[in-house]
Amino acid sequence: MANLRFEAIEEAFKKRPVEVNAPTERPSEFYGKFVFNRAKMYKYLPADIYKKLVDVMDNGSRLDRSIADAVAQGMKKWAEENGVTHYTHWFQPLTEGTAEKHDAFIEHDGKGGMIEEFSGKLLVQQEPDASSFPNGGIRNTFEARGYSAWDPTSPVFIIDDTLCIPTIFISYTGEALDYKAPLLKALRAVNVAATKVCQYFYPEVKQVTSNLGWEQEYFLVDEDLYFARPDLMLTGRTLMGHDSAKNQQMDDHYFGTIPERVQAFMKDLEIQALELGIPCKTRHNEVAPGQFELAPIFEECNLAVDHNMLLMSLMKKVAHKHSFRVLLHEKPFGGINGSGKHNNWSLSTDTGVLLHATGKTSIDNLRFVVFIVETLMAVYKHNGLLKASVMSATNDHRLGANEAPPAIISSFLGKQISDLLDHIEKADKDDLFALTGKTGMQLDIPEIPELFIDNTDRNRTSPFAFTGNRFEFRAVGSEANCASAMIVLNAAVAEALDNFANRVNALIAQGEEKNSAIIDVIREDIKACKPIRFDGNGYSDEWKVEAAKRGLDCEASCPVCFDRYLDSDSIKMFEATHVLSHNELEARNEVKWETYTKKIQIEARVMGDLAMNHIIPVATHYQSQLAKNVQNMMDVFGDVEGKQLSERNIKIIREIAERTTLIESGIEELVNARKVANKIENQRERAITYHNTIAPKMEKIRYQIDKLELVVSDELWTLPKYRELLFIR
Ligand SMILES: NC(=O)CC[C@H](N)C(=O)O
Repeated sequence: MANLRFEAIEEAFKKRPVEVNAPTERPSEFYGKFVFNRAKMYKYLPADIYKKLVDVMDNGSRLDRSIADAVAQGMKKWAEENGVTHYTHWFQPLTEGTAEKHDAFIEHDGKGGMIEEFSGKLLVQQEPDASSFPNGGIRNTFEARGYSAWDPTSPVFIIDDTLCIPTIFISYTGEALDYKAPLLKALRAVNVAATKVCQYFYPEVKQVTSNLGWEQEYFLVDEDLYFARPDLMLTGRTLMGHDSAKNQQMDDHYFGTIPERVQAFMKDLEIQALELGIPCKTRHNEVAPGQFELAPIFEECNLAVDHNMLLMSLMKKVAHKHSFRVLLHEKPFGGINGSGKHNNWSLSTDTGVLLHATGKTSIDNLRFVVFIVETLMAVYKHNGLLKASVMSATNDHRLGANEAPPAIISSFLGKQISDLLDHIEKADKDDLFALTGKTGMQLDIPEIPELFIDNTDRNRTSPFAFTGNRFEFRAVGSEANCASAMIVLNAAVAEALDNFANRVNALIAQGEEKNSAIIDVIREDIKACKPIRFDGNGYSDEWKVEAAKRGLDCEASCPVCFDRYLDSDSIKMFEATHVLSHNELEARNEVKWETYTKKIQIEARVMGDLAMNHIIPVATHYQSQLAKNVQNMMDVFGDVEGKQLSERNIKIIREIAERTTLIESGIEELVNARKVANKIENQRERAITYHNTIAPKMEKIRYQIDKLELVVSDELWTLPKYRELLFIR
């Protein structure tokens, strides 16, 4: 019998790095080649149109429909010069991926021929017949239309022969059916609130931008081996597989020499990403064998999210060219590191101040403290919601082990900042101020160094770590759309800042001096948000007990975590910031629960197939070989001695019988549990049932299969093993 596993291994061994022809220009020259960026807008648009469009992009002013036609003409001209024949609205439905439907530029010319046309109307808005996108019941089938509308703040780009136009995606009745629409609203909310707070310190500030620098971790697996693993193909992770004897124990992969085939892939990917305007900066081997990372320079949050979505699809395409498959699943392999997408988040002003960085003056430092503390307030108040924003059936496997943060949100500040906050909290208020001549009140806080020593050694078990001038939200999963976390974080910080400003203003209205009012409120908040601060080991059992005592959200069940979206505090926050309505939140939760169920459902089905079609047949085949051998031994040596000499084989025969019986009965239970769960109408209840009754059964089956892998002859085993998946490249 041909064994696909060995054929795949043989093919994989033959592979050599694919040659990548780098452009002759410098990266700075081909950067953004396929992006309709400002330089191209300037070149292809009439001057007045360019000015109006830049105003929309920079100042969020309303898009004047009358300029759309001229913009479309300019875009089309540029696109055609690059061989483009089609265009598409490119959006981010609630599927974790992107969606596109290509249309050719052609139209009838009225004389029996064709002309190439692209009107402003088509650029600005379309009505995709998108009834098959997750909508949580917002859109009934008889009202299947959705609208996609151009987001001028994210530039259009070319992929192949297609002009891609980033858009939001909303229902006929105006509810968001995507990630971008609420993200833009959250960014607006934080801009307004943070600008207001900034003006206490710097009256000239007009705008605050939210920035995001994501770090994308991923695995690469040889494509032939991948195709021999139906579980990887269908679920993105290995549902079974015994540990490789050597995996990451030696710490020899992290930052090690990049394997040649991988290096070629990275080079190719980076060139294409740079051409699409994604500012790739860092690449390296990650901790697990077969695991790597790519990180760009931070960008404005909305653009960074689009770039991450674009990069993830580009990775898949480029990997295929190099005969790899990229695994974006958060935990493709048990027992070794999973993949995160650490979100480095910061706020900065139009005057160039990073709001979570210290400065030179005492005013800078007061501003620094305010933004740190109000961020902590947001994270504290909405810690359960923030967790819900990164939770998924897939990330569930990653959180809480192997350098991924636990499923309890807390914030690591490091000793210096912690000491600073403690000092401000405890000091006599009068001590905090020293009247110094004309400069008025001066804040006497200990000098804040520009470089934070203890933050260079990052706490990897902290979900939300301060890293010197920004926060790193480490719990975000590798396959997630960053927008999910960024919507919650920005909206929550907007709420906290608003709240802060209202209290400060109330004190000022009572006649208190501004800085004194700020200090009063900040001292109150330092006390209030204390429970979220934790610099210790997030994996320890003591922390779980302590976190519960502090009232932090310790819920570990993914579908139950989604409930936090519908807490009254969350609804209030989303409505006050105009980010999502109650109706939208309910619909989105329906989608989350349904997605959760489907993922586990697919996994359970794949596991059933593999167990029945691969594992049990192979194990029993081996068992028969052994039985035959025992029989032969008895023929040669007689029953008694023959049996004695076959002791080991008999033991294995018995073990195989026991384990296969358990696997079979386990699968039967799994099928029955699914039948029960599938009858439940309520999406939430069904997801919880899948979590409680189906997922644990799969773990038990896996245990038996992995044990069988150890005893069954390697020659017969059909599924590529961990050592092959992780080390052949
Ligand atoms: N080196 C690292 O930062 C490891 C991070 C880890 N892969 C995670 O899941 O988040």
